[in-house]
Amino acid sequence: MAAAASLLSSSACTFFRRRPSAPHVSRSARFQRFGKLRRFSPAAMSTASGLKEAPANNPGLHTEIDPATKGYFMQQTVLFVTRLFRRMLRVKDPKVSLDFYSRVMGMSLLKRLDFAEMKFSLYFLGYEDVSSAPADHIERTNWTFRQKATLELTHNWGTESDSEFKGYHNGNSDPRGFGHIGIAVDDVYKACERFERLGVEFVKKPTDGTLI
Ligand SMILES: C[C@@H](O)C(=O)SC[C@H](NC(=O)CC[C@H](N)C(=O)O)C(=O)NCC(=O)O
Ligand SMILES: [Zn+2]
Repeated sequence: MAAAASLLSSSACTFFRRRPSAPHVSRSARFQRFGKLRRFSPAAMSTASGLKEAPANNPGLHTEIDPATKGYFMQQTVLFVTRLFRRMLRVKDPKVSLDFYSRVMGMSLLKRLDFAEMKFSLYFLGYEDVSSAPADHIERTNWTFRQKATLELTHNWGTESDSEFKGYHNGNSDPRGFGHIGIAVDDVYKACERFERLGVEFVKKPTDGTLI
């Protein structure tokens, strides 16, 4: 029986919630914005050397998926977009986050999009078998956007080395906007014992009584 284990907050995860001061951008405006981005940012589809999603191009990414994570799947995602379940988190350092989501959570990098003009990159992660993903960038992007549940990490270039930038609000302190993402596992106690062995910092363990 799969038990959803709420995602553990760790130094790798920088959960965010919309800043109260941030202007609300409607979903259609966001997609128009992304459409414009995609039109004049061939860099999003280009590749420096070989497959953009290759580990050599993504420090922190592990592609040897730990057999202990076999059977994990994205079960609770908060945002419902055009029949796809996608969750976008802004992250301070993609190297740290890719390491967490691949080595600890067993996810694969489905697609990376770079927007040099706007100085940000998007990393789409999930539990799909990427060995069957198309090699062509446009086809791989379309393949990625057809997957049922993906985690989209947004990296605004430079945050990883900005000593002034302390990271995005992670929802673990008031005012708590962001809550969690649920990853379904076969045995939540076994999964958490492994997370503990891997040094993951827990916000709440399954044995810590009621929900926060
Ligand atoms: C590809 C598609 O899934 C997107 O969501 S792109 C949406 C777009 N993202 C950005 O502009 C990333 C960089 C920006 N500085 C940021 O941190 O968001 C966007 O509309 N983002 C705003 C949002 O609230 O999602
Ligand atoms: Zn998105």
